[in-house]
Amino acid sequence: MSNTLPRGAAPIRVALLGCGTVGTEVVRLIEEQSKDLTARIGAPLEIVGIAVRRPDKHPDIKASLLTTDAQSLVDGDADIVVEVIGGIDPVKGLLVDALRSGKSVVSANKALLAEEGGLLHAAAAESGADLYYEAAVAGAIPILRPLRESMVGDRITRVLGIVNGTTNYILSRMDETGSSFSEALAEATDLGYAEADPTADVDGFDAAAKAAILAALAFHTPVTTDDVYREGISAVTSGDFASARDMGCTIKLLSICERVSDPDNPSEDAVSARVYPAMIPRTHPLASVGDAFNAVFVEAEAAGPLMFYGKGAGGDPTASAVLGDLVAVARNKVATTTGGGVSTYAALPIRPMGKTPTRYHVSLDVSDKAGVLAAVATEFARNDVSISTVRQEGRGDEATLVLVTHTAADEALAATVEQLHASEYVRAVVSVMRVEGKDS
Ligand SMILES: NC(=O)c1ccc[n+]([C@@H]2O[C@H](COP(=O)([O-])OP(=O)(O)OC[C@H]3O[C@@H](n4cnc5c(N)ncnc54)[C@H](O)[C@@H]3O)[C@@H](O)[C@H]2O)c1
Ligand SMILES: N[C@@H](CCO)C(=O)O
Ligand code: NA
Repeated sequence: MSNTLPRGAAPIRVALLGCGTVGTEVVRLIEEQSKDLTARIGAPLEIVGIAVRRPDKHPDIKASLLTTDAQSLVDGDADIVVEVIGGIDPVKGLLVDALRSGKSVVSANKALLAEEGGLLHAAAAESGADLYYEAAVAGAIPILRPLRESMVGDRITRVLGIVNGTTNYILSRMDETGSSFSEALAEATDLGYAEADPTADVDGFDAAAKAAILAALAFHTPVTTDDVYREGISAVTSGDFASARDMGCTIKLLSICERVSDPDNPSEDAVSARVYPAMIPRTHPLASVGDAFNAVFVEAEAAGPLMFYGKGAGGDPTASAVLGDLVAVARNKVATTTGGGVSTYAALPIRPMGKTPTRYHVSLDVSDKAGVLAAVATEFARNDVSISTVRQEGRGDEATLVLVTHTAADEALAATVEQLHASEYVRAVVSVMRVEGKDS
């Protein structure tokens, strides 16, 4: 095999928008691996400009490359725009302009892709540009291109992910040490996992944006963040973990994307996309994903189950995914082709959370007297929810009832819990948590 470098190949001109945690590492990798990247692409990469907010904060970068005017780079003569600023505005306008002018785009921006992926893909298709964003979901883990390319011949039925490192760290610590949510959050903040305002992570917004991107690619359907049902982890207690342990489970914040039946037309498919903390059996491959790691479990009809695991955040790991996309797009430029867009031809309806089948684990403090079990069971039956297991632990006049249901529509389970709150037999609803996994 020849290892001759291309002679005289025109450089691929790269404009970088943003140079923070991820951007700094992108610049470093492009510089340090320049020779190898040239050989892999068939042409050298040349950074022609870097848009930053404060040029004085980047003393290591050649001053002539720095600008505070990102629009000037988008309007200039770059071949590829790499965006690592984040957020919706002004990035949305910048990337639409870049794509419409035929520049290919590589982005790490999950918030933007989850909200405006349709607009950006349409702009890319119009001008024949590439749009790749592997870093936007699960950082370094290759998951978007596997869904978009490697698995595009298969029929994906389910994508189940731990795609937020901060919350996985918090839940893992609560499980391992018995600490409370706020103690574990403080630890995550000290270690630099959680940001000063941890809302996007803790309340599940970040995981919901990633779920929207995963569902859109897996099911060839437009899915935006608003289509994703979302609950965060701030209400998870050490009592919930104790209940989970008793069931042989742990608790993870799951991003669940499923091909389900359409409640209005059961012979047709629909998409369910949802994010919430759930009990998951310790035997499940996702249960052992600890620390701030991410993992995505994919089920497809022909392939069967597949597991993707690795670092979902951090400058280096995220830059690795950005570079992977950059090389792919640059190769396409050299070959004067594109990698192909994404199809949303299936346009499946989104199944609302209330109609989505789930299972609940419910733990209740009750008075230990005759008739309690029957009264509680009646509340479940009233909503047509079938009970799978029930366990009672007596404590003098008081007792704890632990019930696990069979699968039922989420709205029926939620209504049951509401009625239990109001029941004269129930002293307190101690813990309510969805249980992931097939009905037993
Ligand atoms: N940090 C991670 O671990 C990680 C992981 C996966 C994805 N991402 C995504 O990567 C992107 C970048 O994240 P980050 O952690 O590097 O953020 P960051 O805040 O460290 O960097 C963003 C940079 O963009 C600059 N910026 C803001 N507005 C600008 C503008 N108008 N023009 C020029 N520069 C501007 C900021 O000054 C900052 O330096 C985000 O979309 C984020 O969601 C980050
Ligand atoms: N805040 C995100 C960063 C990666 O997208 C996380 O904790 O996973
Ligand atoms: Na990724």
